[in-house]
Amino acid sequence: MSTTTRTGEVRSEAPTAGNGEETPLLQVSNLQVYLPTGSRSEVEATRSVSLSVHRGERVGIVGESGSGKTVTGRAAAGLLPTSPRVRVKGSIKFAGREMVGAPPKAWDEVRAKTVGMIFQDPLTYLNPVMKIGTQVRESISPDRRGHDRGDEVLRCLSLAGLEDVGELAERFPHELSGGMRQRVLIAIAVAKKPDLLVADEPTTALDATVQQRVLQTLDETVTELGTSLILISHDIAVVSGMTDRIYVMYDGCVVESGATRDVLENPEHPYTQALLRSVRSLTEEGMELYSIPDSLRASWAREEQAHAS
Ligand SMILES: Nc1ncnc2c1ncn2[C@@H]1O[C@H](COP(=O)(O)OP(=O)(O)OP(=O)(O)O)[C@@H](O)[C@H]1O
Repeated sequence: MSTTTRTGEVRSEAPTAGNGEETPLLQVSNLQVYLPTGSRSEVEATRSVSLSVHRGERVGIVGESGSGKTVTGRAAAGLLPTSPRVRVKGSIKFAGREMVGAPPKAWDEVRAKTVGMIFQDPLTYLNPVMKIGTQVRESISPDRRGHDRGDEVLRCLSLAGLEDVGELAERFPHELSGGMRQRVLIAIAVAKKPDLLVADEPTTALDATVQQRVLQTLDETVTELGTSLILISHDIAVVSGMTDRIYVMYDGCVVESGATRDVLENPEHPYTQALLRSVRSLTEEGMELYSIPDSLRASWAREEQAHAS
């Protein structure tokens, strides 16, 4: 699979400690994740993913359903399924520290302090029998625990764009709307003041108006905290306005990456070009994003083969 990179990527290729350049906060190299699909079978969910995120940087991952976006985000957040049959190859480094093959305690530390994740479906991740305030409180960064944690809970809820936070903290997830629940997930994720936030389709389940507002809140929250962001979406429009750089995934691989604007204004890989063409035509028709037709896939495969031989 050919990969297109350009100037926006240069920062991510070179930096290593000691050469005068900043070490990326997250550096993923040649990541391969194999997930069990039956008693003897497995799927290669990502085949070769390399990406980097610097401190304070916002990075988007786009691609069609099944291209490996979620698995990449979960691997980076240390949240892959825990089965011993899950196999991970390649490298995932946080601030230069190798996590592939690291003991579970090392991942516990990263999950507790360094990385927070926001998921598509808040009801799956919120505890239905625990008050909102308690769930935010449990996530507060250990170094803030000496402070008034009640105040900190309310501050996090406000930061996530919620109102009447004192009363809200006493409520349970089922008493809130979808948009409010998604904001609660943002509050929980930022309560530990992570260096990196991974937001996986954070607004896909919401209607368009609420989606806009929640994205704006995410944008403001990340800016205020100086947190790095990986924003995963099948929707290029969502990613385009919020990220500095973008990675386009197809079939478990990154096929193109670079500064978001460059990639979207001047896509070089045929898959990115098709993705953008479809977005444009469907947007004109007022429709949602699509899946790439099989005929196009076959023609790319032929192009790839011709290119390789
Ligand atoms: N828990 C799992 N067990 C087995 N296979 C999985 C699991 N999660 C994902 N996969 C497979 O891994 C591949 C990548 O899936 P992934 O969810 O990362 O794609 P995606 O690009 O995020 O898609 P979507 O936009 O639909 O979420 C797919 O083939 C998928 O079927």
